[in-house]
Amino acid sequence: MKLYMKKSLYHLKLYIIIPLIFSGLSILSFIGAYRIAAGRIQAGVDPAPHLLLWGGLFGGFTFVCGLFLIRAILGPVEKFVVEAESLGVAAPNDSKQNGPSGKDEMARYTTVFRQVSEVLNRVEARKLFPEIVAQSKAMRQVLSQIKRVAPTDSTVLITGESGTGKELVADSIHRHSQRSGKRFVKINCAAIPETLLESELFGYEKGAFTGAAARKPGKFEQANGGTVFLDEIGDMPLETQAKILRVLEEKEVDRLGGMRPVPVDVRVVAASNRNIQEMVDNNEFREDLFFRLNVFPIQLPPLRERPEDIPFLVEAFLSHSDKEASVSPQAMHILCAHPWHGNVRELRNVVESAMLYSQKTVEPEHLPPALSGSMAIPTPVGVFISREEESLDLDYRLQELEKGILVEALKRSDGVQAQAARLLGIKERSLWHRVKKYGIDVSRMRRKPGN
Ligand SMILES: Nc1ncnc2c1ncn2[C@@H]1O[C@H](COP(=O)(O)OP(=O)(O)OP(=O)(O)O)[C@@H](O)[C@H]1O
Repeated sequence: MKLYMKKSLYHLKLYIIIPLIFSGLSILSFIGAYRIAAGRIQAGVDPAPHLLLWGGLFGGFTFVCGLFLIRAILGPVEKFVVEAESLGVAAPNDSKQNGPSGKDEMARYTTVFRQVSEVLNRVEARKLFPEIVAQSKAMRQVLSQIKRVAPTDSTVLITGESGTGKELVADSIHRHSQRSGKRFVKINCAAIPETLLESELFGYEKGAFTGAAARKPGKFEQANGGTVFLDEIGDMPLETQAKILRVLEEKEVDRLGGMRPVPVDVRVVAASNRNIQEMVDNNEFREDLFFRLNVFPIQLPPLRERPEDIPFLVEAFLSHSDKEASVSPQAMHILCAHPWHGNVRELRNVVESAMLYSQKTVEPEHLPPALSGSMAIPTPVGVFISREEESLDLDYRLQELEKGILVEALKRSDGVQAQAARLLGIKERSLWHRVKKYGIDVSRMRRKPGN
């Protein structure tokens, strides 16, 4: 709030103004009471009845002022909360059923604001990183790490199983950095024979070895001003590791057969699906290079630890297709229950190949037999549980079970959440939270007309 006085501008916060108004009112009532009492005593009259009357009037006036202020402040807040609830951005308010409770009011506002800020967070993430599906908390944490580290020049070490999106993250770090105008040069240390790796990385002079007919700049020189992505760094020979350390420390490369070092300005992002710390302990990876790379570590969780991402990844892969495609709830169920040891890459391949087999809607029979083999067997409640019991992680299994029961109830209720909540014997609000947690697309639970 701004207060204009003469030509100078004063900024006063609301939480200063309100106490000021009320202290002003109490000073006014004190002065009023004093004057009435003094006047009455002077006139030789008992001041008590007048004081009571004026006290009541002042009390009433203060109450009306307070009411007005609170309404002015809380009115828009209440409107916002109701709108957020009715739009489904926040959980529906069930205090209507339980009777209004002032005690719950603040808790309700706090919850709604938290949920809305979560949604805004997701919207911002989708806007900033449209190529990365990150519905789960773990992946959203990864996005905030990217946001934090990208503008700096820090070395980043990305670890995670194969197919979890390490290259995608490395590319995103480059695109959100000040080096984005320059090149992002990738080298897969595992795919290049040991004998060629150094010449690929550092380049060579003409005649450096048989076949070196002309001078060739290496990946570091090619990426000058940009980013070098060292993929599968865990597969780099120890000798080459020492040279990489030198590049990082001295910011120069030695071409093979070269007489003097060439200065380079690159940021290094490395990735590995191996446990580098363990490799250091086994003397398979240089400790000094590990510390130099691990300045900012990013760990990508395997897909089986974030199944809530699966429906959103599937949607993203469907949207890449030219034809209008969808996945039936049963097929989605199977996709969500699979352990995905090949992670996102395997899921993408499965969805893409299923789309080729299906006309429009991907059904269980369009999924590859390997997937159908590990597929789900119905439990008494019709829940699917994978037969490949490699992961016996209790929390994961229980979550899968819970998700299956929720989907079953939603399907039986034709997607009507109030009815599904009744079936499950839980509150609608509680169902809403779980539906959000598991990223269940309720619209897919509705029976299509004619079915
Ligand atoms: N969160 C995600 N959102 C959208 N697509 C993803 C996501 N994670 C991975 N992918 C896709 O999965 C595929 C594999 O990802 P990527 O190549 O980055 O994995 P990787 O961890 O580098 O694999 P590898 O260790 O085998 O090199 C790519 O097509 C990538 O676009």
